[in-house]
Amino acid sequence: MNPKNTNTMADEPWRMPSTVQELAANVQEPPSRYLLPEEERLSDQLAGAEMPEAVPTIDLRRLLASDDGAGEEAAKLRSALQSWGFFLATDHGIEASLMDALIAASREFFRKPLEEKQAYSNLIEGKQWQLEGYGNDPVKSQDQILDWSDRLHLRVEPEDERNLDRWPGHPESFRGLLHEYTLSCKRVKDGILRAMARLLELDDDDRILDQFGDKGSTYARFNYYPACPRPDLVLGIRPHSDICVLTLLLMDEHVAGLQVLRDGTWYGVPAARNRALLINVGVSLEIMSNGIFRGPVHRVVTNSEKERMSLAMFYSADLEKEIEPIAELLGEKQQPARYRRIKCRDFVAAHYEYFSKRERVIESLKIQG
Ligand SMILES: O=C(O)CCC(=O)C(=O)O
Ligand SMILES: [Fe+2]
Repeated sequence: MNPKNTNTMADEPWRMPSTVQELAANVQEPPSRYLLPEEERLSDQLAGAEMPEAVPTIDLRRLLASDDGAGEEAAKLRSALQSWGFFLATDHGIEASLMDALIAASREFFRKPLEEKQAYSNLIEGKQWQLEGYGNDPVKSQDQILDWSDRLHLRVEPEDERNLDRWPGHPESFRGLLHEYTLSCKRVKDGILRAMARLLELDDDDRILDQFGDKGSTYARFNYYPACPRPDLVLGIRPHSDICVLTLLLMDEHVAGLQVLRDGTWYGVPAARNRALLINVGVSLEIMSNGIFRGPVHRVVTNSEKERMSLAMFYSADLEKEIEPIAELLGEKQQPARYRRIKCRDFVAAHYEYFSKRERVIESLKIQG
């Protein structure tokens, strides 16, 4: 049945599932709302295949240097983007101690009692869903299959538009660490997007960065996946592509779970040691690059023994800006536009509609022919 298209929840408790962390502490089996359809459950499929090669690894210091090494690293970057759409960035210049401290502080937040975390809830007055805060995805229909994860989702840039009332005040170190991490990640993101502009042979290294407009947004999302008694029946996050331009993902150092789809096969991405960052193309960049770079489809599986945490930094264009293929990449001699133009705000809204139906918004923007 199609629910009313309003977000009033008082008479519709199915819109407000409890946190997965609470469930995990209280149930022997995941409730039916979390169970995947039979055809997606086959355990061998959920297990994920071993990648046929190591995750492509790019030394960022070399990539951004102005000597011969940079050319070699750029060739590796091109091949990584064409084959997988993601790579591991090492030597990125962010202190491992900062990453460790931020992950430890966010773990401490997730361990706090529920009432304390609910003070940062993503439901306004316990009712209306918003992107920022602690909680889950919006539940848009009663038969929507839910994911086995909770999250804390915060807008970190532009700095003057932070909603600090959603930022945990405890542990006390949290806000300062997230601020520091945001500044460090910005440098990494800028460097990578400039290297990508060079790969596309754009006139100006800043051409991709220019596409963000005046008020590009950065969201930090702390994903928390409690151990699940039946990892063969649920997903931590369902298949999706990130909606943003670029994602910098700090994975759990010890617990794997991320899988990437390529040519119809799901491949498991091993946990990354040494605080390497997994860099992933988002579908906004797929549009901007006119399909030269592709946003990979990925998902997260759970396991029965260990909780898992990850921290994603999503870099998105200004909501008022239109996303479209960069003009320089189009032309009669080159390629016709493969994607329709869309306002970023509409793109994000459409993403959540499609995501709840387990579909990809980018498909609706492709120009046929
Ligand atoms: O937890 C992970 O490894 C991936 C998370 C993810 O795909 C996301 O937050 O969009
Ligand atoms: Fe993702």
